[in-house]
Amino acid sequence: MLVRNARLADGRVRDVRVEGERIEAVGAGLDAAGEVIDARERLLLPGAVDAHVHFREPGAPHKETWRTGSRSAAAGGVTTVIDQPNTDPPTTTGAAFDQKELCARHSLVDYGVNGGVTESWDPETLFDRPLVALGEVFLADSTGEMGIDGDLFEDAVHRAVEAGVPVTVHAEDATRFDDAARDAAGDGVGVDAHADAWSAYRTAEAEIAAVERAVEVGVDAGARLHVAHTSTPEAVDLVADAPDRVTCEVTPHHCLLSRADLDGLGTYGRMNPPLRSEERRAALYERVVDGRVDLLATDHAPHTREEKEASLLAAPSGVPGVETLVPLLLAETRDGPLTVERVRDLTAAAPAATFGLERKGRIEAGMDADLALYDLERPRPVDGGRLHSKCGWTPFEGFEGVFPEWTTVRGDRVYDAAMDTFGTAAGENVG
Ligand SMILES: NC(=O)N[C@@H](CC(=O)O)C(=O)O
Ligand SMILES: [Zn+2]
Ligand SMILES: [Zn+2]
Repeated sequence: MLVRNARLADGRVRDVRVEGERIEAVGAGLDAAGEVIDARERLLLPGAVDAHVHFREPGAPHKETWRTGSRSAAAGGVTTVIDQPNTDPPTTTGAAFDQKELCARHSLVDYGVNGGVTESWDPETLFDRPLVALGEVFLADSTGEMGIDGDLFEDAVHRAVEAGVPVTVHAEDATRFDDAARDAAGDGVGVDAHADAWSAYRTAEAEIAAVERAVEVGVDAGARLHVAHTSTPEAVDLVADAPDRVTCEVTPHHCLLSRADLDGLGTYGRMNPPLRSEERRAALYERVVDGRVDLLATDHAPHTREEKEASLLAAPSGVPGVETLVPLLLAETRDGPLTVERVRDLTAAAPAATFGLERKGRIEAGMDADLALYDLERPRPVDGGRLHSKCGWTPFEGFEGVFPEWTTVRGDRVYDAAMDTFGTAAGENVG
């Protein structure tokens, strides 16, 4: 296959020749080999690597399955996902890992599976499996109630270092939550809930203190430590000031939404860590733009509308996002401060490098032919009803998005926007 006249993120127009599953050559005026696709100078990006998704199988297929989650990924230009361990059973033993891998074989995109830590985990059998990372390791309870104490965290970090595996940490310190603020939530349901109470409850200080401590533990142990979903500029700065082997990710929702949006979102805007003040949101986004943030990841955490239609305290935490990651950020390049090259690096090259996925994240000879084509001149409003996650809603309803025309995984067309159709190829484990 030859993709002719593709505009790369740096502005050059080039041909990309694919041989089997790999990119074989990138150049000008390349000879065709088989099928020719004219990109008409539209933007060709490397398939995105979303290092933080919750695809819910095994345990909660009513929220999402590997099939629906991976379709949502493909339709958003994401060609590799890394799944987190708070499923049922939690991915804390070799046997649980194997069970998740069987589910993941229904994925349309490539995938990695992480291992988790609880009091009853089994490091022996777990580290025997091809984990991409240990994590997310929960320092406070979130969906799945896998919060652990500081001693177990230190032990887990040391074991991960011995096994040569990075650690991804969900860093919040529950002793610094403001329980009285949570209890002031009142009894509104769904969009009518007083969701700002969630942000007042899970304080910025709780994240900052936990990140500070986790970085200390990671640095002392010589670990490759990755901080999940940092939501405060202070936490990003702690990571940026640490050695290079400490990295962090930021979600699109913490860049584009703040406490000011919670009036409209209600429980649909409840997630951990929570949305922050408009001031902190702006300072966080600034750090995404200037490079202090290592990578973007979505924390795609689907829950059904029925589950979200509850009081603030009863509704589950989490928002979907895998399909809107690249589209929202590309729309931001049209009139915002981000460049297309920065979006490419934050969504593809950086996560691939951080998690050691050597054939992912770049359009270069020898890399996997994971590609997505975009027309920057044709943004459209995000519509929850047209997205492909099983949950059927989005916190970004009405935001502008630049969605892909098509997506390939290792040379196979997995999504075609013209007909809104998906391929049948099978994703592979990248671990
Ligand atoms: N972010 C969330 O609010 N929820 C996540 C878990 C997590 O990442 O903490 C989920 O699995 O639902
Ligand atoms: Zn988390
Ligand atoms: Zn998560």
